[in-house]
Amino acid sequence: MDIVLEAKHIDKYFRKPVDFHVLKAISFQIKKGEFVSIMGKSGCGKSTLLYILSTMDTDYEGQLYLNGQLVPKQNQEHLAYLRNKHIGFVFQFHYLLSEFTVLENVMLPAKKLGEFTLPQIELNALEKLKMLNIEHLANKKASQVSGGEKQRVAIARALINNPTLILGDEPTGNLDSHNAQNVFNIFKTLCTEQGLSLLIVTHDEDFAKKTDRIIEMEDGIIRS
Ligand SMILES: Nc1ncnc2c1ncn2[C@@H]1O[C@H](COP(=O)(O)OP(=O)(O)OP(=O)(O)O)[C@@H](O)[C@H]1O
Repeated sequence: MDIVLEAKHIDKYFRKPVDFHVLKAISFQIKKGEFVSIMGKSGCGKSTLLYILSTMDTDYEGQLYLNGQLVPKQNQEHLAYLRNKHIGFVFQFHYLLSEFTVLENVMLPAKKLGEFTLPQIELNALEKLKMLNIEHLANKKASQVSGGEKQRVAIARALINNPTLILGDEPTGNLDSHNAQNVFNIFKTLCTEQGLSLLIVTHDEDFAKKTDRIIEMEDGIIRS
């Protein structure tokens, strides 16, 4: 059984304005090909946890393993490499560069990784756009495509380095029900057909119910 992500006894404190124990002994595993959602009331610590899992925040106690390897808490350069290589991110807001074309936006994380030539990256980006049925948008500026299309571009960008894990923070939060369903279907296909693992923070109960498993958080702990 391949474990893609493992959190072991993660504790996190905010020290200001007062000491606050925001995450308490968080432990869980995400297997290869699993589609998991995280739910919980506003303020229970979901975004704080996601920030740690994304390797952006290293100020925590406990251990994080990505594909069996301990994620170091120092060496920002190595962390940036790990993040870019193994994790794709999809947020509520797409964070596309509006003056860049769709294709250029999708290519960016691969350019940053620096492991392939530009023609290889372009071919790969076009494949991802095709997979998401937005190949026809490749040369449009990001500012010229619709909200639902922008989110699909953001997913293509998250997939460009062939990550093993997708982390999402309310990825359907800004979408109407049709586009939200569309994004869910894409995620589901990525799991079942490509063996990707997904961990998605959501307030959308309908979305969560359709995932393989729900991690419920309450006041910094995992309830189930
Ligand atoms: N930098 C910070 N310093 C101090 N407290 C913080 C900081 N960031 C978040 N908090 C507090 O930590 C708690 C958890 O915040 P977090 O953003 O993780 O919640 P959340 O579950 O993602 O909420 P939401 O669903 O509203 O996004 C909240 O009480 C918040 O006010």
